[in-house]
Amino acid sequence: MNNGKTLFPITRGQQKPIDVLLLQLGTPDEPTAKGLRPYLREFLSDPRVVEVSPWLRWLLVNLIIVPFRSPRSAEKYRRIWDDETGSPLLDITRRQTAALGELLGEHYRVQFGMRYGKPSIREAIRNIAEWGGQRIIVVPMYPQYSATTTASGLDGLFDALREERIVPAMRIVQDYYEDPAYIDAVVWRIRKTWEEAEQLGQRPEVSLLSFHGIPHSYVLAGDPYQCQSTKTAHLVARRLGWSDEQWRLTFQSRLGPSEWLQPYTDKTLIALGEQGVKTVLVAQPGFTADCLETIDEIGYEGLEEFRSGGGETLVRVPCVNDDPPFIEALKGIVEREAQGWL
Ligand SMILES: C=CC1=C(C)c2cc3[nH]c(cc4nc(cc5[nH]c(cc1n2)c(C)c5CCC(=O)O)C(CCC(=O)O)=C4C)c(C)c3C=C
Ligand SMILES: [Fe+2]
Ligand SMILES: [Fe+2]
Repeated sequence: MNNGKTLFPITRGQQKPIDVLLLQLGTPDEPTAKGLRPYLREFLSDPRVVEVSPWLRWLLVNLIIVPFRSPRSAEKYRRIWDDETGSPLLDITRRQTAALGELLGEHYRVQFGMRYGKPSIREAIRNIAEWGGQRIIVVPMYPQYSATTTASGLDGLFDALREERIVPAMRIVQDYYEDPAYIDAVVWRIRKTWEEAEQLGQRPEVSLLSFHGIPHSYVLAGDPYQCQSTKTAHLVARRLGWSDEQWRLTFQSRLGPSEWLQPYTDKTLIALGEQGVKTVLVAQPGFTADCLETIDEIGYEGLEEFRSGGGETLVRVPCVNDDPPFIEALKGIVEREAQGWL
């Protein structure tokens, strides 16, 4: 518990700007096994992420995943790491935060906190408390709700708030998978990438809308993520005028031996190559920022998989990142939550 050294100026009528807190997943400090170990340990020790008994999770994480996955993941992170800006997820989250702050203006103060790694949600909450913030709008950077991401981020937030004497008023955005402005932002980026590809003489024959997977059992237990991803995908495809034959909904990033949401992105890419498709487009509307799972898993590994089946060109659509339409969408979401507060 904070010892009360921080004084909170509770002066009604003279309130501080509203704090907007973006919750993002987080990324390792450095692309080395040493950087990956604490990150993976924190991530995969989260009971929302690996839903098994605590002792089995401890064994899996400490005896299998951390020792064997850390060096392999580090190698992948090295491929996407920028010498100056580091991890793309961190760099893009910083840019989104700055752009949203600028667009929202003087009545708001925007920052972000990472569920795993740095800067943590706890640092953000401490910062708000020291500043005397009294009202927070929490925006998980996950358009589709999943217990593995949204609820886990909120666990991190509530844990951080336990340390504070004064818990500010709070409004929490739960999801925005069918928000028209978010769909607009995804469609805008796909159209732009499609046009750029056509200028290079590449015409996608099939498009994939690929979402991060979760274990199938989590959906059976009530996680709405699959339903929400399906709805997002259909809204995007309809806006782009794609017929059923022109696109597929797939799920990527499977980890471990259990069944995850299907169809799998990697298997679909191989199969499309085998069916004679030469150019495929892949967009990932479940990710709001480019990261390992987009730049490397699709742009690099996905291309190899597609080629192994006989395909040639994979057009990867960047995530919405700090595209103006996405920052506008976030502004709309925040202002809706702020009703009555300003
Ligand atoms: C059981 C394991 C995992 C579940 C469930 C899971 C769900 C999930 N994850 C994201 C978004 C991201 N995941 C990222 C990386 C990543 N994910 C897992 C495992 C699970 N994710 C691991 C072990 C890792 C680390 C990298 C690796 O070793 O493969 C990232 C990228 C982070 C980065 O630094 O770039 C994102 C973003 C979602 C949206 C989701 C469920 C809906
Ligand atoms: Fe993940
Ligand atoms: Fe991955």
